Amino acid sequence: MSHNTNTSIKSAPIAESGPWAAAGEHPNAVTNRFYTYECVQEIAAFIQRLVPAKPELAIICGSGLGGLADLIVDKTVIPYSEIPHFPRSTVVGHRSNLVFGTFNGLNVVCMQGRFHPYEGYTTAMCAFPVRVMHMLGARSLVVTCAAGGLNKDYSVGDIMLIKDHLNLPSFAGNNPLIGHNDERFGPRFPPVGHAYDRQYIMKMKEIAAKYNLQLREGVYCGLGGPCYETIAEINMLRLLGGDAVGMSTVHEVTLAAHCGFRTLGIALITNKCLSDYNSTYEAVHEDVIRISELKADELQQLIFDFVNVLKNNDLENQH
Ligand SMILES: O=P(O)(O)O[C@@H]1C[C@H](O)[C@@H](CO)O1
Ligand code: HPA
Repeated sequence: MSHNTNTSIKSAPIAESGPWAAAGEHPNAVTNRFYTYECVQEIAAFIQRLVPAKPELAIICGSGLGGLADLIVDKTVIPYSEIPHFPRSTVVGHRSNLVFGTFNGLNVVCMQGRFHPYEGYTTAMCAFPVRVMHMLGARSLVVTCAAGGLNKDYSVGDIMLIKDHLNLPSFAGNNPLIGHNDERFGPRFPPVGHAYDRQYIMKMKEIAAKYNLQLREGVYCGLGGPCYETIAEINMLRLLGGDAVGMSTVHEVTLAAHCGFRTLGIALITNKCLSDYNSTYEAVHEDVIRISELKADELQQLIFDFVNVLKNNDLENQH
């Protein structure tokens, strides 16, 4: 048997066909081959034709928290359906708009509705708009979400600043960065230990103190959903150090850290996590939306005030 020793190993993205394809390719690798740097550029150029002003802050609205976008002034609302290559939000409590304008005097871009893996999107696809918003010019990100309270000291309606996360899908080999890495987005092996900006957390606490509001600070566990957690899973997440659990955020913040955003993560505790086999209580999405809408004004006020910190550049440079 003869071997061809003259073949060169190419570093290009994975082959379209051949043994790799036959063996099955990770869906995120396929997604990332589609959402190339050039594709993100195409989307950004499309948006810039409609909205020339550069956003400085990107905001992602969690379940029932999309009302924040309604407070943006001098708005341009672009439905996701009109943006090339954009997915759609299919979940109750998530609209499907990219909203531009000013919020407390700062140019912002706001995702009024996000994408979740349980809707059938890969984690890479759910998170890629983060790269679009970065390419448009935003360097700060505020990501909000609804979450179940794992920490037994937490109450429904508490606001938790996310200090760190457990990216459970990533443990199972489902990280949004799987596949070819384009260094123009960020490095192959990005550090994520400081994905949630400490200074942003401290500033947000100062802001909350002015309203006599005590914010929680904890670890968010991101799961794939759509099922809420079993009691055994909740017990496991507590043992792992989780304070809140949800079905989003971690893949977005992973891409945000990859491309160099400074991120503030805010989880609204919309329900307690079931931990008693004799209890009849179950988390339901209607309650999640109801509590989010109830607490939306408080959250919006905090983010509104946080914008002053960015406007006044009232921060030391961390990076
Ligand atoms: O988009 P977020 O993370 O705020 O939404 C949470 C997680 C699920 O999508 C849904 C469950 O009720 O709310
Ligand atoms: N579990 C997962 N996701 C959630 C929850 C929860 O209890 N509440 C809101 N989103």
